[in-house]
Amino acid sequence: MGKASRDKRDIYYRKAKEEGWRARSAFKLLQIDEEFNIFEGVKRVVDLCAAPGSWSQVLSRKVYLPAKLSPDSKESDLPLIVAIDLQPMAPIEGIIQVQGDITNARTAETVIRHFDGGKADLVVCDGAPDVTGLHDMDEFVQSQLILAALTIVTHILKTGGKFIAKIFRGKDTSLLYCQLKLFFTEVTFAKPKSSRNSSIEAFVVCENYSPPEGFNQKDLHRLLEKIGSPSGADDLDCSSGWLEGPNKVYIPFLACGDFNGYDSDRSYPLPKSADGSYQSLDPVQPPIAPPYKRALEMKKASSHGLQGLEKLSLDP
Ligand SMILES: C[S@@+](CC[C@H](N)C(=O)[O-])C[C@H]1O[C@@H](n2cnc3c(N)ncnc32)[C@H](O)[C@@H]1O
Repeated sequence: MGKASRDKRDIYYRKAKEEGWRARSAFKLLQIDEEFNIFEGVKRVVDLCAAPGSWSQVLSRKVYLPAKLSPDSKESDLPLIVAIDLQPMAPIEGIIQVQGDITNARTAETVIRHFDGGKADLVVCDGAPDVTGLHDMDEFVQSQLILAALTIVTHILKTGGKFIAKIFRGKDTSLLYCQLKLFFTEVTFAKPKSSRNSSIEAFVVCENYSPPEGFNQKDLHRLLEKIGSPSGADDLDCSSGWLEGPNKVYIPFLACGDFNGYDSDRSYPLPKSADGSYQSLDPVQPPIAPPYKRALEMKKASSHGLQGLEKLSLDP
């Protein structure tokens, strides 16, 4: 049986047609909401990798329209929802569209400008690269999309906010968990029942945004610029001195899971003493300042592997 006929037998494909969703993906976001209540109190949202727009439709119907139709709605209080994709998409009520590449620093800036210094309550990202079939390569490109999404998150998500992203399950899933755990107190992997069992996709639901102390989000943004820069890989060298403070630990960890700078030499950031000067370190047993302690815990969890990572499946 060909792919097209298999899709047509699919219950969610038919339901999407009946209910006017542009893609069956709408049900994935709806089912994540049923489980995690992600829209409660939400007024400002970013939808990354949004085309053809079924998640934006969900946001329009669940967030924008209820506010607009409420008897005491005011124009100035209407939700702000910004959707970005490489592809153009047909208009959706209440959705501001930006066409661009989320791994490009310029796109991130455009999104940030729409928020005019304000913060988002929720960022969702259903991005997927063109799959090559080479699993490691697909997982890597997907992780670059998540890094780009996380860059936007660190600039515009409010403390306590939520981030939902599509992932490809693979050998680096536990590392991704640890990277996201640096920024969110709750990180859960979910597989909505509308996501085909045969697909390696899953979704990560990150709740309660609370970036580590001393983290400077501008360096993640600079990393995006470096990824896109003509000089290429040299610029990605996170030990080349462009990082300062706690970011000497966090950025290499986020860029490539690298923690070498942390415990093998003195290139990790030094904790400050009470008077603001740097403490001298015992080279064998360096003192651990609280933010690095948190990073070290993440590292340990990563190397031990995570048991029950997939336990919160939304499958029946
Ligand atoms: C699975 S589709 C998203 C479906 C969408 N959530 C919906 O419900 O209609 C994945 C999208 O990711 C977009 N995409 C992939 N890489 C991107 C990038 N670097 N920047 C922006 N969009 C990207 C693709 O253009 C594609 O439209």
